[in-house]
Amino acid sequence: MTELLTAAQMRAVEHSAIESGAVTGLELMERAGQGVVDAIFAQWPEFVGSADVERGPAPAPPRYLRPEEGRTRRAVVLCGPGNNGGDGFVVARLLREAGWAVEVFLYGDAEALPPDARVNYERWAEVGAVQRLCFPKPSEDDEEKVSHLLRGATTDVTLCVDALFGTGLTRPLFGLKDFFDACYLAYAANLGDDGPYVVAVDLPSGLCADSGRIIGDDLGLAVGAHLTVTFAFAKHGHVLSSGGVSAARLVTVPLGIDRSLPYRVLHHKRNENGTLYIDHSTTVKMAERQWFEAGYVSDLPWTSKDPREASHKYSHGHALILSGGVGKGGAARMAARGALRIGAGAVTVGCPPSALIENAAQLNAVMLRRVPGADALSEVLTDKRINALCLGPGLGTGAREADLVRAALTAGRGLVLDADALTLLSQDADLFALLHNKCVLTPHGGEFARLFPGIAEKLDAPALTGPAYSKVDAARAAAQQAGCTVLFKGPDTVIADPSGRCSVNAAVYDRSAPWLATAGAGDVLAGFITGLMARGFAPMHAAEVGAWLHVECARAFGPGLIAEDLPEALPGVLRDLEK
Ligand SMILES: NC(=O)C1=CN([C@@H]2O[C@H](COP(=O)(O)OP(=O)(O)OC[C@H]3O[C@@H](n4cnc5c(N)ncnc54)[C@H](O)[C@@H]3O)[C@@H](O)[C@H]2O)[C@@H](O)CC1
Ligand SMILES: [K+]
Repeated sequence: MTELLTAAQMRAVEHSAIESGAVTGLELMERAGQGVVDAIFAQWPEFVGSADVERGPAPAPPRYLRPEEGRTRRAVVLCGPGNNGGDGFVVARLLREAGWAVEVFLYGDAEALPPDARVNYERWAEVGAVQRLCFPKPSEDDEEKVSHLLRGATTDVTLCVDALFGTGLTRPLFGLKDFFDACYLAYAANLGDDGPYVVAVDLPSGLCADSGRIIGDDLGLAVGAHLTVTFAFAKHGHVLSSGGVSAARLVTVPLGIDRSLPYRVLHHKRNENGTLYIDHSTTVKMAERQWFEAGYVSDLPWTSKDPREASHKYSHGHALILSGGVGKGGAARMAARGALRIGAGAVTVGCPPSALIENAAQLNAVMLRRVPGADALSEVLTDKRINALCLGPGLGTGAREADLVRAALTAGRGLVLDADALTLLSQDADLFALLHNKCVLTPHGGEFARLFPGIAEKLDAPALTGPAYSKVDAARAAAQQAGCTVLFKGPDTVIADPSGRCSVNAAVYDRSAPWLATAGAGDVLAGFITGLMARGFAPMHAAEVGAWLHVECARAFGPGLIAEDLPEALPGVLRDLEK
């Protein structure tokens, strides 16, 4: 699990590190610039050894500083008016020391640069020129000059470093549209050897660090970088919304800030009276492999070596998945298989009598019950061993199904509500009011908008200023409104509970699995979560682990995946985790 920060949290971490006397702002900026240069050379080893034709190598340089081949590579560094620009001046200086020919542009007023950025501007100015771009509105000439440098075939620039704006962007960028278009084209076309690589310092400029949305997204700006290098912690905006597709790769370089320090800063805040209080709601986590390595393995059901725990199938819970009528049972059957594979001791599909034969023909390890309506469901639920339910996949949206959802909600058990059940909830305020803290809602964007129209409207409104309203904000508000866990799907799946706890299961960068967008994948996810709840996982934890494993299964299978493959990929994923 990786901690994701907001821009304000990152500033607090930085201030606290500086105030503690452990490091100066200038040192942090130097480390940031050095981190960017290191990441560039790690990403493109072929850049290693560019010759410094004018100056010769520095004394005892690292490997990439040594001259090779006698070639000079060319870089363009675009520096903005704040500390992101300051990082850019450091990168420019270090690239020059590594033998690169570097052109530096300043979009801002040198006299108004913040102190550390100003120092690095001056350090650069001692060795190189700075070309000014009209600020705040670049001239047409400026736009043409900058974007020309990026047009692959017509330039010998190898690298474009975007140090215009980072976490401080709060207003739309009205100028430099041509530049952004050129950056995006270079990125999208992956021009490689024919054109410049774009490296974003901290964030691709234009992106809101908190929401991952492009500030002023109605301006038609698109941002893109081959590599983003961020500092100390990834930010929400790196994985949410456009942020997750704004760069091919994200590298986080440590700044040497003690990890214990940020945690104290993160969780302790002062209110207006200056009183210190603990703010748990500031923790946002991104699920990834380290999550399990960091201790969650002991929570997973499959790792138990205790023979008493494995003694009886019902000690591993019993999940009930309700299916729709004849010809509509596929979704529930896939959810049931997911629940069984993920470790529920027993799984039963409940269906209308007319669908019994169809289901019986297709189910083996999964059991089958007649559930004609709500009364029958209440009768089935007198069996207290049934501890988790799933309603929605292929269920239908008629009066019978609304009654089933009501009966399931009043039973007070672990309950995953997906697909048709979400439609029913959005149509009936009384039903919505029955939601309780053992429920998990799993809406995609359309379902979310029907369930939470006011919240969706805020999320869909153009992001005109930063920090913009984010999917994290939306999921948290929805969880509070519903009084239960909400898993808001997407490549940036956000999971929140009413306490404000929030996780992002980001299937982006090297964890992306676009083939997961396939019919029925959501049904399997609902089944995974239900199975985990049957095993005794709390709703939030079940949603987090289920979503994480869902993506891992898709990644393990690869392209060509169909929903049925997901439960079958699970044993391999679990085996790998145990290794
Ligand atoms: N927080 C940290 O620990 C560190 C931060 N560093 C760098 O500092 C950056 C943040 O620096 P700043 O806070 O100075 O912010 P930026 O450099 O991102 O932005 C500079 C300033 O531009 C102004 N601005 C915002 N939107 C604008 C617009 N549309 N047009 C014109 N001006 C606009 C704002 O007043 C903002 O403060 C980070 O992204 C990172 O690159 C690094 O130097 C190392 C350490
Ligand atoms: K940037």
